[in-house]
Amino acid sequence: MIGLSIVMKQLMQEKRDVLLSIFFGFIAGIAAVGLFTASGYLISQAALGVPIYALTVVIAIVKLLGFTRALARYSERYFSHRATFTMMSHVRVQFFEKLQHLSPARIQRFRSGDLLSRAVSNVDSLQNFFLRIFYPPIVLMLIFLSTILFTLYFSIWIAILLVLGLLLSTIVLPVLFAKLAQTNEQSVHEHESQLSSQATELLFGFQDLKIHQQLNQKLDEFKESNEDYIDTQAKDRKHELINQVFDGWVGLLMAWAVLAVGGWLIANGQMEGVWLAMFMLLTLTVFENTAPMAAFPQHFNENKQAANRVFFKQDQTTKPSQPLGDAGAMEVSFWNVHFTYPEEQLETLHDINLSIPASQKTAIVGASGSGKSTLLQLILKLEEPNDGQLFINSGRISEVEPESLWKQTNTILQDQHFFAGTIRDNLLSDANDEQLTYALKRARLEQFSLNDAVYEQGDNLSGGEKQRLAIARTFLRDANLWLLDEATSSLDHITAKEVMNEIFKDASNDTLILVSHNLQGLEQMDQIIVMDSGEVVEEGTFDELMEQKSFFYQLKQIENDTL
Ligand SMILES: Nc1ncnc2c1ncn2[C@@H]1O[C@H](COP(=O)(O)OP(=O)(O)OP(=O)(O)O)[C@@H](O)[C@H]1O
Repeated sequence: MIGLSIVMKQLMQEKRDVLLSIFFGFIAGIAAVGLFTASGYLISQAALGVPIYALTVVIAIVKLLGFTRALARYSERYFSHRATFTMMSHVRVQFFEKLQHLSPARIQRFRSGDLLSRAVSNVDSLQNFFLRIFYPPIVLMLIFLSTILFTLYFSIWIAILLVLGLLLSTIVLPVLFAKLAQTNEQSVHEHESQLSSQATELLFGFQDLKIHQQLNQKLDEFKESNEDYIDTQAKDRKHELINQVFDGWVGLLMAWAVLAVGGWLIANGQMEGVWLAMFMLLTLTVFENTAPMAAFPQHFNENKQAANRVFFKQDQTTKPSQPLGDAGAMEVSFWNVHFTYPEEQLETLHDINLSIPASQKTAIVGASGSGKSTLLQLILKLEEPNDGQLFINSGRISEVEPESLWKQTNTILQDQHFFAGTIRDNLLSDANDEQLTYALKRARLEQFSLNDAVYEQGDNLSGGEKQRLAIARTFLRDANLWLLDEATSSLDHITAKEVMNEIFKDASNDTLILVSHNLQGLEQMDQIIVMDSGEVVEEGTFDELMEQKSFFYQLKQIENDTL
């Protein structure tokens, strides 16, 4: 219910429209009841041969009520939809604000299709919250209350019948059908999220699936999920329709009951015959208003689930943090750091103790999967250690505001994202064209112009071009800490060397951490850290490590042998 209470809060920002919708909804409903009640009376009087001039007032009332009903219905729709769309815009903004405050690592744990389904379909289904859940029951109760009070003046028995009918159609039937439909409703959103995730994976992985001849199998799985989704939706709709049919029957049943009780009252002289047609039409009309209650349980459950998916629980507590300030060249250290990825059993980093001095150039090397990139994730606060502490310039990283840290960091991770647009858009900088072109030149991308197109995910760029575009981004930033994870792994030796020289020129006074498989050119580094199976196994300068003839030396020998 937490999700729905947030939606409710958003709705309450539109109190005026909410109250006007209820007011006009009530006027439209009660005008309809009045219109048919007066018509019933008119028909009976006309049948009894009362001259037309004696009925002028009633005829005028019927006309007035018809006009009032139309006007009030229009106003009700206008205000209720205005309240809904304004509420929806608040909900959308809040959803994206929630995402904005998540760490990038936490966002990546969502499947992209699932996130899409939350952002579009779940948010959209919340438009029913006001239109079908919140105000129809209030309007219904007001209309019934007024009608029952009016009926009481004529007959307590007919009033009792109306109360019984009201209980039957608004409580007994919806509760009964809600119980029957419960198991199905649970899975509509789950199926939708699964389908959306499969669709995005099919699109992103289309080429690989084709090459590996797995496309048909994936398409079959997709079709199966699609059929399951349609099936659950159909079941859901069927429950709603059956409920509506039963609800309609209650109205008819009540009209018959009123006819029978009215006949009995007239026979016993407790009511005048002229009122009978009036109560018949009154009953039929007032029960028309219960129709939205048929779908109430479905909409309520659907909205509860949608709201919980939109306003999902944030399992990370945001700790108070301070901006980093202009920290200059940064010293980074790890004290007894242990780390395990969420939902993993095995520890990824064990008892890491490291010092990366300010302004120095440090290389982190080691076998694939030894935990090198994970060290960078911790420095960037994309993940948090389970035990131990990381420090920047002797302040705890855990107390540093992540945005201020990222602002002072020049980062190239293994996976960079490229957006559909132009090279200019993908440089992610406000610098002028001259500066942008110079950055491209330094990254050895002079063959591109700023207006050249980039496809979604950089699909029209080679691996090396993507890396150089990411490097060009760093030349446009003014940051003191460089974190480079295999930044030139797709470049040929000569280009890699040229680009690294440009990076070293920019980073001459900065702290630079380079993660690499490649053991070439490490002589120029101030420090080399060797990782193995989540542990630091060696550290020192190139010459020191070569002299020790231990782990690094052996790696170097293997590399020399394979070159
Ligand atoms: N998001 C993640 N969730 C769970 N486990 C992960 C995640 N990222 C990495 N791992 C695991 O953590 C371990 C260390 O990974 P990491 O990427 O830090 O290694 P690496 O030394 O940088 O490897 P490589 O040189 O291949 O990039 C690996 O066993 C990997 O499977």
